[in-house]
Amino acid sequence: MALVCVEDYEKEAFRNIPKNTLEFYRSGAGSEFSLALNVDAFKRWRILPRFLRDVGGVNTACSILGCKLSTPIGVAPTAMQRVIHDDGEIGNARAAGKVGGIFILSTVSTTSLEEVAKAAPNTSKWFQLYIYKDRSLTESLVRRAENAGYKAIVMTIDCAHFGARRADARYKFKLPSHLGLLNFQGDRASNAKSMQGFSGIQEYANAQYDQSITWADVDWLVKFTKLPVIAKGVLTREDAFLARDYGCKGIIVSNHGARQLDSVPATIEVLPTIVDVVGNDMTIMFDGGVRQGTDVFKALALGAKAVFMGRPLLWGLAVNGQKGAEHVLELVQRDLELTMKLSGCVNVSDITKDYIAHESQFSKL
Ligand SMILES: Cc1cc2nc3c(=O)[nH]c(=O)nc-3n(C[C@H](O)[C@H](O)[C@H](O)COP(=O)(O)O)c2cc1C
Ligand SMILES: CCCCCCC(=O)C(=O)O
Repeated sequence: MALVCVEDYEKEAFRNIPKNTLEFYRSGAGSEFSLALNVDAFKRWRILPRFLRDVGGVNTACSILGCKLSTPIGVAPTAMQRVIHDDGEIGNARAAGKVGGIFILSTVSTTSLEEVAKAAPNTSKWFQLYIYKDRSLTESLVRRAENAGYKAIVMTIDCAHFGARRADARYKFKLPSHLGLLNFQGDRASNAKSMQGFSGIQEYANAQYDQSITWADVDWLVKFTKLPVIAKGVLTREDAFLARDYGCKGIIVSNHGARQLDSVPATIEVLPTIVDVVGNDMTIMFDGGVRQGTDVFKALALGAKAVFMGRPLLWGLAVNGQKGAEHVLELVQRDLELTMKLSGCVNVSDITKDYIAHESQFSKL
């Protein structure tokens, strides 16, 4: 049977990936309330189409923080992609390049940032940064990303401490011994590069990530790097203001794929209020629960300038390596283009809040 949407890829991947690995990649925090909500909340927003417009030349080209792109759809950073398929981070980076979207490489990648840069030179690449207790290690990651041609540093602000993931507690997923966290090389980084000394993901993160980080560290990073800094994990207006005031050029409204604190809102629920207060001051981007072109359209209509997907690319990799990842991105891209045609929007800048209504509006009629 042909795979025609992300849901098909998800079902196929769930059949292919061994249970304990699948549980690490699939799961969210706690009872997984917010995990389901991220997807479900999109259904509460309705698209208001306009007709009799010339939609023959739909075009999704856009420019985000200096990157010229063919699509606002990009790949969110996810850890250890070669566990899913040997094509791993290189496969996903090339897939993003194929559709002309951004690829964000995780700090905890199973391919080094230099190798990814070399293998996908035509992809617009950003580097996601976790702040390690070893600050010189953190500094060297930033300098290496600059030197390798990454165009922004995405500082994840929601992961100083790891969420309570029941799947991790049950299955104690560990990186297989034939793979490594390849951004960490040399003796000084020996603790960070392998999970072998740790009982699982949680223990690794607690031992390595700096749990004392504050906005002062954003201030440090903004001054330390010549690249634009993006804060990933903003869920409130207050933190959006702080990100702006501390010099971030953009934010990603994200709840880390609902893997940190269960019971947080779906990201699409908080997007409008954040855009409302800082949308004119910085570039607002979005991730969480995006599974189809209509979801991308809704996030753009609510003010996001770029929209990232995490798990769908892992399911694409699991099913057919780089080709699967490419197909997942193409399916969502084609669905976005179709949604634009059917709703009367020719360019992404045409997609505004005039094209969207929350279901609560209809109950008032
Ligand atoms: C398996 C997995 C690993 C992740 N690893 C990282 C990571 O290394 N760094 C990070 O900032 N976010 C990480 N995230 C969060 C994603 O960047 C993104 O916020 C989330 O996956 C978006 O939700 P979606 O999976 O519903 O698209 C991870 C998410 C998953 C599912
Ligand atoms: C190598 C251990 C840490 C992986 C962290 C990845 C991550 O952010 C996640 O949500 O999982």
